[in-house]
Amino acid sequence: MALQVGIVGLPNVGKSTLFNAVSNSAKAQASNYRFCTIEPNVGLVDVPDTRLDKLSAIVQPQRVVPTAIEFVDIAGLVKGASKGEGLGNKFLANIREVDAIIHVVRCFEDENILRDEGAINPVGDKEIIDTELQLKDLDSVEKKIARTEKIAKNDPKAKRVLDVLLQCKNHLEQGKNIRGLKLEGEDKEAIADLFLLTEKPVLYVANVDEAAILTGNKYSEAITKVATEEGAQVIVMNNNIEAQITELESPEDKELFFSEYGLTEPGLNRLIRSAYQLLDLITYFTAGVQEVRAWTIHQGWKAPQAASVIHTDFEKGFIKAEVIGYDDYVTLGGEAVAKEKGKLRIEGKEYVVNDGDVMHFRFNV
Ligand SMILES: Nc1ncnc2c1ncn2[C@@H]1O[C@H](COP(=O)(O)OP(=O)(O)OP(=O)(O)O)[C@@H](O)[C@H]1O
Ligand SMILES: [Mg+2]
Repeated sequence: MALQVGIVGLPNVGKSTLFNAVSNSAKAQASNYRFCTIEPNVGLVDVPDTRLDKLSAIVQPQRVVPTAIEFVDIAGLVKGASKGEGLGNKFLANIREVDAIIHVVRCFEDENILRDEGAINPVGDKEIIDTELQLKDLDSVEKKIARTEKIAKNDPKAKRVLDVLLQCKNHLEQGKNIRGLKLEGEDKEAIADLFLLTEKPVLYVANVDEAAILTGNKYSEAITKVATEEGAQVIVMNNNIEAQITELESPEDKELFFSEYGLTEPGLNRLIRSAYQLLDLITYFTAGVQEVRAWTIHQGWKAPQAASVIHTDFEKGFIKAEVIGYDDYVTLGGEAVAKEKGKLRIEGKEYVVNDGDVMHFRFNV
């Protein structure tokens, strides 16, 4: 299953517009009234990767298949959502299911577009959302504390879990997000079953108006300052224009359109690549005359696990992998020369796949 990124934010900040911009299949309703979105829209999004073009130019395959991640357009959150306000709990449940969060903040001024919270204030908006997610997490953490306290008296393992939970509670009560704790190993395990909302990795989209596409504006600067302090990335873009670019059919028209705004590529490409990094994902390739294809795996996966995304049989019957590094493949102009120059390696079960590896799996079933 593809990894999921959820788009969250206050009502009317441009979430559905962003979803329409990234999604080449499904179309979400985007309009100027709050709670326009109720059911989440889900769309599969190709991950742009210029390496695929380079490999295809060498191999000349019948088809080229990029890798994809899933975007989910979630309804607008409002103050009090954690207590069921607005469309409340349902949305929080939608967020619980995603692997990472794209948080859209409004950085465009347009008095025609309704706004509940008065003057444009992306930092304040971020705080509203953060608070709701933190309250919900606090709820989950406190429930687990209640369940754990008793057992922790005679069970050192449960005691350790309890300690982590208390640390989380304390952190949340200070208005901080769990991701800031950077829990690892057993500590991370201790809360894994809670799928805490503020633990999920996040990146911000500063949705600016036309004039600020290249330069940003005072709003995007303000949110960038706050996000950077938290170690999060901010992508400055105009969701409306991105959605218009997506509407265009031909690549030439697209290029003409975004270059008119002084952009060298759609903001979406930056966004999708960042989301991919946020999820700690890497790509490996398979390259044959029938198909050149990109595959998504997690950083650190070994060869058999990497093979499993193609087919589970590949993992079960894994014998070995033939691997050519991307740079070798491209500089030497393909498999044949790479082999001749000794750049094709035979790797076993313990091989940790590198980003860009061109792989061929040997297996039996
Ligand atoms: N950068 C922008 N500049 C000007 N208008 C914009 C921009 N981005 C989005 N809009 C407009 O803002 C309105 C709200 O957008 P959208 O429906 O995407 O919001 P939403 O966050 O999905 O709202 P909801 O929470 O109600 O689902 C739309 O009319 C859209 O065209
Ligand atoms: Mg919407």
